[in-house]
Order: sequence, then structure tokens, then C-alpha cells
Amino acid sequence: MAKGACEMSTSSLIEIQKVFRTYIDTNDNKVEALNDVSLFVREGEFLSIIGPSGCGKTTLLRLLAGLDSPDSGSLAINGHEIREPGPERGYVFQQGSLFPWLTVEKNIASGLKARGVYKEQKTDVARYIELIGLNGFEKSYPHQISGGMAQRVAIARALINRPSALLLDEPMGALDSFTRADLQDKLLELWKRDQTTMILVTHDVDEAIYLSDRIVIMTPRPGKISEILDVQLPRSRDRGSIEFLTMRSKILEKLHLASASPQPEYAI
Ligand SMILES: Nc1ncnc2c1ncn2[C@@H]1O[C@H](COP(=O)(O)OP(=O)(O)OP(=O)(O)O)[C@@H](O)[C@H]1O
Repeated sequence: MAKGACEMSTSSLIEIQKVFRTYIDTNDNKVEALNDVSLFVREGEFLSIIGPSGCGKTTLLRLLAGLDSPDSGSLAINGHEIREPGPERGYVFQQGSLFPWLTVEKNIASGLKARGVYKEQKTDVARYIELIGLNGFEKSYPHQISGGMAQRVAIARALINRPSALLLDEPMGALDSFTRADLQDKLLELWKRDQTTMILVTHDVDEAIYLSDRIVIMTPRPGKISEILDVQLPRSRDRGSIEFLTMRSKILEKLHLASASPQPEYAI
């Protein structure tokens, strides 16, 4: 087991214990997407998961979202086993998760409607539009806004339900570097404001260092946690500082060792 993977703590929000998940691929071969994965996520922490393609990052996030079940082992949030999606966990995908037929404000309101609390909480919609800086775009449709704006809407739609944890599967993966940096700052602002526990899957080493309290490094075949790093740099972080660059090289070296792929997979 990876060092620090399973430090029991009274402040753990999420407890993942000895999780295994195997798929059968199209050639009838077994794919061990997750093999004996254990991880405790602290309440209010910002945790990133990074690792080569196929190491099980999305599989783990889908299990946490309750969209899939483990073959064995357990996942719990607030002491309750995760069996299905629930309002205490928000989920944001890489792109295209907005309803194209709904305006920005109706997309955000759909989070409340899904929980049946729209009537009581509809004033929150304007507040979240303000928080994500999209005033003036309330009546726009997803095809009329940029990719970065669309991801802000997806994040607001998840956060309006006040989840304990927000699960983010490469939400900035399709954005250009300026929009990405902008959204990273917005995400940090929302995290500091609400103290929502964030679990981010990313391929971007700088993004992981810039945002996270801890970085989980996974390795493939079988999908395992190989290491968990504490990011002890003070916030707000300077991407050009020696400490930042040293941490970046350390992670890139670990990822290089972890990756069997001859192609570079990581952005910096
Ligand atoms: N539904 C499925 N059926 C068969 N194999 C699957 C299925 N879902 C995932 N896998 C396999 O399980 C392994 C882990 O997949 P997963 O998508 O979790 O990895 P990942 O680390 O998120 O990869 P990437 O960074 O490329 O998104 C991969 O080998 C993948 O091909």
C-alpha cells in the first residue's frame, strides 16, 4: 500500500478501502482498472489524482460518484457507503456536460430542480451566476458561450447543491492555457469560500501542484496508488518559484517511471 494511503483520521470525509475493479475488454481479457486501492480524503482538502492513461483515475472517480460499483472493497462518504449518485457529491466532466437546450441560468437551476428544492432556493441561481462571473450571460445557451464559461456553469450547477465533495474529471483538459489558469483561480476561490472537498483528476502536473493539498500518483496495469505527496507550498502559489519547479520535476520523474508509454502524456 502506498505510504499515507490509509491514514485513518477522525476528519476523513471519504474512506476508500481495499477497492478492486476489473473489466473485461473486447478481446475477453481481464483489465485490472483498480487493484487494492485505499485512500482517505480529509474534509475540506483539495486532492488531485494524476497518473498515466489507463491507471484507473476515472474508474475511481466514477465509483466515488456512485455511477459504478467495486468488485470488492468499500467506498464511504460521511460514514455512509456509496451505492449510487447522491446530492452530497457533485460531478463535473471534461466538457459537454451542460444541457444544450437550456440557458445558463436554467442549467444551473437544473441542479436544484433535480433535488426538488428549486422553489425554496431559486434565489441561489443568481448568486451562483455572480460567483462564477457570468452576469449578463443568464439567457445564453451553451453554444453561445466559450468552453471556459461552460465549465464555470457546470461547476456552479454542481456547487449550488452544496455538496460535501466535488468530483472533477479533467474539467480544464480541453481549455487553452489562459482560460485554464483563469478557471483554476476561480476554482480555488470557490474552494476557499465554501471549503468543499475537491477531488480532481488531471494530466496537468502544474495544475495539480497549483491547486492541491495532496497529490495522489497512480500507476497502471494494475491500477494502483503508488505515492501520495503533500504539497507544502504556501498559497497563493507562484508557478515560477524554485520550490514549485522542484516539485514539478520530482513529480514528472515519478510519472515517467510510472508510465509504460513511449509518448509524453503530461502537460506542464
Ligand atoms: N467499461 C469498460 N470496459 C472495459 N475496460 C474499461 C472500461 N472502463 C475502463 N476500462 C479500462 O480500465 C482501465 C482504467 O481506465 P480509466 O478510464 O479508469 O483510466 P484513466 O486513468 O482514467 O485513463 P485516462 O487518463 O486515459 O482517462 C483502462 O485500461 C481502460 O481501458
